[in-house]
Amino acid sequence: MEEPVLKIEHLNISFLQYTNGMRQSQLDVIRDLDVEVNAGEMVAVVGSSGSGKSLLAHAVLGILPYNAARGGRMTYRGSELTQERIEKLRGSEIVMVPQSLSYLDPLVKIGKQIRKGRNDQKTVEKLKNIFRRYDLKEEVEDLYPFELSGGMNRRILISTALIEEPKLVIADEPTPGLDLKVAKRAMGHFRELADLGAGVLVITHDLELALETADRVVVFYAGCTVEEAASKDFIREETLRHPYTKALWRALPQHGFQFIEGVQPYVKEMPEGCPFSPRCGMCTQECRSDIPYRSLRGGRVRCLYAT
Ligand SMILES: Nc1ncnc2c1ncn2[C@@H]1O[C@H](COP(=O)(O)OP(=O)(O)OP(=O)(O)O)[C@@H](O)[C@H]1O
Ligand code: NI
Repeated sequence: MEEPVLKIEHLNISFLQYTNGMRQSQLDVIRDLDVEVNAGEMVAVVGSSGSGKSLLAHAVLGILPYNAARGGRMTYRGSELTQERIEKLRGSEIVMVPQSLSYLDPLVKIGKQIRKGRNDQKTVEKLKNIFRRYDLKEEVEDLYPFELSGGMNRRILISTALIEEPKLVIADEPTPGLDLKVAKRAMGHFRELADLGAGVLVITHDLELALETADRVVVFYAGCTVEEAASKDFIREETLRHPYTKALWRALPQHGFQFIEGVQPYVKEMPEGCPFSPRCGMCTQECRSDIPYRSLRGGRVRCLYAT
């Protein structure tokens, strides 16, 4: 079988922080993440705010902040993704659609920014096509980011990735501020990139939107991967594995918006063992130990009691 485009095993990320002047403390923000993306596949990563989704994207792109330490293994097409290698591939083979609009250069005109300074016929044609797809007028090329609305700038960020012929696309919350129609179209374009053979990892809050286009869904909770499921597993609650994923399912509009009590634990107040245990109805003493991430019914789950 072909090697996965991206394979992440036991990723952990911590930050060194100085508190009370000189005292140093370590914040273990990501504790154990596993994600795999194959060529031709679109994988969605879902999780609530602060679960570590953007840090995952930044780790892959080699742009973690200086006070971050990373452990675990990341491989790209079969060999280790080192900082040196990512710097070579970033922007061409591996592209990111960042979460923040601040990644746009305020001093460079939109057209030049998307074409990355290239002026060859192919790039110019491609840009025209992309603009047509996103209802962006040709004049926009000559404008600066501050002259556009947030939604338009969001489409510019997506265009910057689409103009390449990437083998791996990491899109971090690509759709906020876009109306549903444009958001769906953007997800459709990521789907197309996957159908053309790229591996696509889309990070999103929007499980509903993800389920329409992605092949697989990976669920993060408090810095751990708790489940990996096929999108079709979300048709019924019984085919899902982890209690948190089931809770997400019940919170979907079509299942009556049933939200569970409580919030995701803060890094400094992480419970021993399973991070979901304080909110889980099935929790026992056993859940206070390290819970392995195991294969189950074609997916994976980090729960002792999932069957
Ligand atoms: N430079 C940093 N120093 C310390 N902690 C950080 C730093 N950057 C991020 N964090 C913490 O890491 C955690 C995960 O952040 P991350 O941005 O990856 O979350 P996220 O899942 O992308 O959230 P959102 O959905 O809001 O974008 C958060 O609790 C955040 O406070
Ligand atoms: Ni984020």
